[in-house]
Amino acid sequence: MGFAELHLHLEGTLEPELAFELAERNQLTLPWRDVDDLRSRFDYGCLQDFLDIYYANMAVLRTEADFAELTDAYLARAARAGVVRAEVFLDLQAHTARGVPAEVVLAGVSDALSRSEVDHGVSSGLIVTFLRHLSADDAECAYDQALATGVELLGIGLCSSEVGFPAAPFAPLWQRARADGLHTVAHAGEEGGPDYVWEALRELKVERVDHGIRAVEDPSLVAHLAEQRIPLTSCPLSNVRLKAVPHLAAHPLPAMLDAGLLVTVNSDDPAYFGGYLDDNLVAVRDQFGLRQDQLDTLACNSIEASFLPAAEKARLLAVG
Ligand SMILES: Nc1ncnc2[nH]cnc12
Ligand SMILES: [Zn+2]
Repeated sequence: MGFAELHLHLEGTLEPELAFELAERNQLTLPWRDVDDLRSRFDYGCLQDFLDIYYANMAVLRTEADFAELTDAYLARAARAGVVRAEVFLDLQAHTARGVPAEVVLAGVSDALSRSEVDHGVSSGLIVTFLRHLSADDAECAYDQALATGVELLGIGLCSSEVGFPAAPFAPLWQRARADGLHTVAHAGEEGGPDYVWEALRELKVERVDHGIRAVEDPSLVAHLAEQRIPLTSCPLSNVRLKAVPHLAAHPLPAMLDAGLLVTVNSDDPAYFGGYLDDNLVAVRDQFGLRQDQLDTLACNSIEASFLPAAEKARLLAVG
C-alpha cells in the first residue's frame, strides 16, 4: 500500500544543490561557502538552530518558477518513496515578509500541485502554516492574502518555535478557517510538553497534531488521543536531528503504536534531516525491528489520518 505524507514543509525540501542553483539564478548570495559548507551545519542543538538556517535559505525562493520547481522536485522524490497522497505545508509568511507576494508563492506551488496526480501519481493538498513566533494578527493578514489569491487550500496549520509561544491567541483564526470549510492542524508536543498538545486540542480544536511525541508523557492525554482517534504525525529523523529525542532508539514510535494511537511517519524537512519518507520508514524498521504488519498499520494509519474524502480512503485501503 502507498503512504500519505501528512507532515512535510515544502521549504524543508530545499536541497543544498537547488538552494545554490536558485541563488545564482536570482543573483543572491547565501551565507555559506558552498553545498558542503551548508551541509556541515546540519547538526542542530535544538529546533531554533535549525529554523535559523531554514529561514535564511528561503531567501533564494523569489519567483513563481522557483516555487513550482521546489514543489515539483519534492513530488517526484515523494513518488519514489511510495507516497500516493501528500498534504504539504507552506510557510507563506516567511515569503511575504521578504517581499515576495502571496500570489507569486501560491501560483508556483499550486501550479506544481495541480499536476501532481498526472505527473507523479501523487494526489495532493495544500496546508498554509502560520508561524507561531509571529502575532495572530500577522497570521490573520496572511490568511486574508492567501484567500484573496483564489488558490484552493486544504487547511491551515501552526509551526515554527514552540516553547514560549502559546497557541491560544490563534484560536479565532482556527475557528474562522473551520467556518470556511478548511481542515485544521498544529505542531504541538515536539519540544513542548503534553500541555502544548492539550492546548492545540482545546483552544484550536485541531483535527491532527503534528509531532505530538511528548503526548506519551501524559497517560490521560494518550487515552484521549486513542479514544478520539486523533492522528499524530510523527517525524522520527527530524526528532533525532533536532534533539527532541537523544537517539532513534529512544523515539516513542513503538510505544505510540502499542498504545493504539493513530500515529503516522513523515519526513518534516527532509533536505535538512537526512531523509525522505522512505528513509524514515527504513530507519524505524531497522531500529525497532518493525514487522510487516506494523509497517502496514503505519501505511493504513496515514491514509486514515489524511483529509481525503471517505470514499477515496476506502479505495486506497482496499487496494492494500
Ligand atoms: N520541525 C518543525 N517544527 C516546527 N516548525 C517547523 N517548521 C519547519 N519544520 C518545523
Ligand atoms: Zn514540522
